[in-house]
Amino acid sequence: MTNSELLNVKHVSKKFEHAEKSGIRPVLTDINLAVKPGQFISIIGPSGVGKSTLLRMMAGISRPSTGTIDFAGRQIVKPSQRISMVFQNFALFPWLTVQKNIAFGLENSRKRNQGQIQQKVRDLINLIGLKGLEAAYPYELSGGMKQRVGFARALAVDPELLLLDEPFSALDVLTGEQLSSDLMTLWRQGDLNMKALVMITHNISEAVRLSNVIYVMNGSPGTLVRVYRLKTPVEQRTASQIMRKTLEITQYFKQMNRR
Ligand SMILES: Nc1ncnc2c1ncn2[C@@H]1O[C@H](COP(=O)(O)OP(=O)(O)OP(=O)(O)O)[C@@H](O)[C@H]1O
Repeated sequence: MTNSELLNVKHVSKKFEHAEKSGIRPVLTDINLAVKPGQFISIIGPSGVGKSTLLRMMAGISRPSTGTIDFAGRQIVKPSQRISMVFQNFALFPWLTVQKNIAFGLENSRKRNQGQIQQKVRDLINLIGLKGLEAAYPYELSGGMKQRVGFARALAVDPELLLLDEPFSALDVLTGEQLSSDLMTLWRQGDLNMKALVMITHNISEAVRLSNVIYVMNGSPGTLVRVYRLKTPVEQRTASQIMRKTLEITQYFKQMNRR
């Protein structure tokens, strides 16, 4: 590992105990990848290949069976406020207002008093585009607004690494593109403390539009089978570059599935 790496996944494998068939099932084998500050990494691959399992281990929610995951030079052994996650289905608390959903992760904070928590929530509400919806409950919001709350809640703890589990897939295309481009703008402007992002997605063109590096997973147990490094900076990518690269990766997927 070099000092410049924020997250380092080293020879990670994961096995689950199979309750019904009473046996051990390997889900991931020998995964190696590194995330540097400033990078947006996407992980793509067929359903069931172990993408969410890998992301959960990065979040410290689950532990590798073998291998290690280091964050800022220290092994991840439990969840930490330095790493937070946005979920596909928003994972909001239906009984809490927008304001309280966002404040949730801060309530036990030793670093902030109540006044500072309220200020942080107000800042995020303005930044993420939720003004006027502070007192609304999740059932009153559109999918796009619910996911804005999901992002605001994840960002409230000022994470250094943001993990995204198919964050735009439950939204219509236009809403998803608007939200992802707002997120990229905030990140590029330096409005967030965040140093890097890791996203899993089924949407190849979304991965091409947003990422610096795309890892492709395949197989059972899942392994990393290919890495695409996208040289052109995200903000300079043209629609035709995005289309060409999306087609190239789509072709690779078709060949991979024919084998
Ligand atoms: N806690 C668990 N216990 C047992 N098996 C599990 C557990 N979590 C995941 N699995 C199994 O691991 C495999 C990989 O699941 P995972 O959700 O990581 O795949 P995925 O690539 O994210 O799929 P999708 O794209 O459909 O979300 C699946 O077969 C799943 O059933």
